Amino acid sequence: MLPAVKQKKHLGAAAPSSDGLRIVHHVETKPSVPPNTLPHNDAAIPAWEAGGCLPGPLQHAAHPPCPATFHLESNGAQSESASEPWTHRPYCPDPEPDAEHKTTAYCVFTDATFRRGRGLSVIAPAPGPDTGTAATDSGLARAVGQALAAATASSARASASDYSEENGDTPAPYAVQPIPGKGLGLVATRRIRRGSVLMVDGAAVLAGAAFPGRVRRATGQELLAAAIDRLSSPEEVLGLARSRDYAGGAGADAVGRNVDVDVRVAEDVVKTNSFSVEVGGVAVMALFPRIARINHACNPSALTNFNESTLANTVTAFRDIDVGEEITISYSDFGLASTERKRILLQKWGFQCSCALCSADADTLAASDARRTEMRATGQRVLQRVEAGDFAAAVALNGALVAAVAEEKLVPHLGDHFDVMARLCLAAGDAEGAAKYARKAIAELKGFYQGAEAEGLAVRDLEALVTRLKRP
Ligand SMILES: C[S@@+](CC[C@H](N)C(=O)[O-])C[C@H]1O[C@@H](n2cnc3c(N)ncnc32)[C@H](O)[C@@H]1O
Repeated sequence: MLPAVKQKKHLGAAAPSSDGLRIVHHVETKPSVPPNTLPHNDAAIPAWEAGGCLPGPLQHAAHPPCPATFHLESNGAQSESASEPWTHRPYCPDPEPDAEHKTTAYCVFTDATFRRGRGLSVIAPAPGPDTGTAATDSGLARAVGQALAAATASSARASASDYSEENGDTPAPYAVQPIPGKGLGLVATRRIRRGSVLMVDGAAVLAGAAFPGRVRRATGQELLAAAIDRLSSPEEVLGLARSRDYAGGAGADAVGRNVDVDVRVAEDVVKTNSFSVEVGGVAVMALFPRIARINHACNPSALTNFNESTLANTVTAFRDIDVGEEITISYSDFGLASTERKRILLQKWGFQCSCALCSADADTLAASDARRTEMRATGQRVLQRVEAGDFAAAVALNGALVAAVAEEKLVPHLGDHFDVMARLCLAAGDAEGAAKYARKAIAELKGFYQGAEAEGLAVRDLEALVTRLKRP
């Protein structure tokens, strides 16, 4: 199963979390794998149907030229439409008439201009009456198309494909390097300050999370290969980490028409490198080629925020990162104890975690586990006290929780915890405490998630609270 999309914006509501009790202001993404309906095996893969529209350099003379901009009408005809941003004819494999419960026809939609011309492909149900109204992702192509169109109309599109090196601004503060036991990874090449944005990466492939479960595996692989094939540099994606090697390379299993994309590789790189995000309320697997090089750590140094209006994912350092230090993010729920997170990482992402915390000596790991387990239990106890209306006790318990969060260095959550603390103090009649924690929450939240809508709203809310509390 695809892990739950972590893109919460619960403003003003406290909720239990893996590290206790907190309000979630930010939009956090994490790598995910498609459902197990796309298992790894060596089943024979049918050749592609001819008829898709390939990027220029890969086109055969016999193929029709790619129209500039058009979409599929509900009757299946193609027509020009300035409101649709797609630069290629949607690639729609033959429907699957005998696939009993798998009724949705999926297509690949591509905008080759996104990411400064490196392109974006979207796998979504074909528009039209036979697309299965039950499909949870039926509105995906439209939602992404609208985001692209809106971004075109504003300056957001430029930032969606922003990348400091490409803009000729300051060079990126990191380099991709081999990391022992983890393949490649990102290492800081200069000191990165807490709160600074170190990368903005636009999505290269977006696919409805439901899609692998609604098509046969061979069709799913074909769609993924076509999605990657239509990017201007398929190698940028095909060169990402895989779970295994494929002897013989593209040869025997390459899709038809002499296209050098091995469908098994396409499937594997998407499985190994995708994030769970939401676009227009649809759960989506998203591949960001540069962010895909960032390894997991159970006590990471950075986090990601996905912006569905720009289809870009931003990586922010949440503590100072020294030159030579690896830049890491968390693929799993933040704050889990070691046994649980190891199980999740192995089950869902297929690797044994060798991050600094998991490789620490037994005493350090045991102390961390004890703190994390206690934090969770304390969070539950705080909620019970709140439900009982005993806010003074809730404040005392939550104070212990905040101290443990700081000690465990779960820094990105501190702002949320201070926010909860301010509200609990207020409920307990402690205006001074409420103002103190509201100010602490503002300072933390301003340090992270810069520009994130949810953070801005939370800060405004807290600032209003501080102003209100100052009045006599
Ligand atoms: C999204 S990729 C990260 C970049 C990858 N290392 C590369 O070479 O491109 C995920 C893969 O990196 C490796 N990896 C990431 N974090 C790891 C960790 N903490 N311990 C061990 N391997 C890790 C695993 O092989 C995993 O499947």
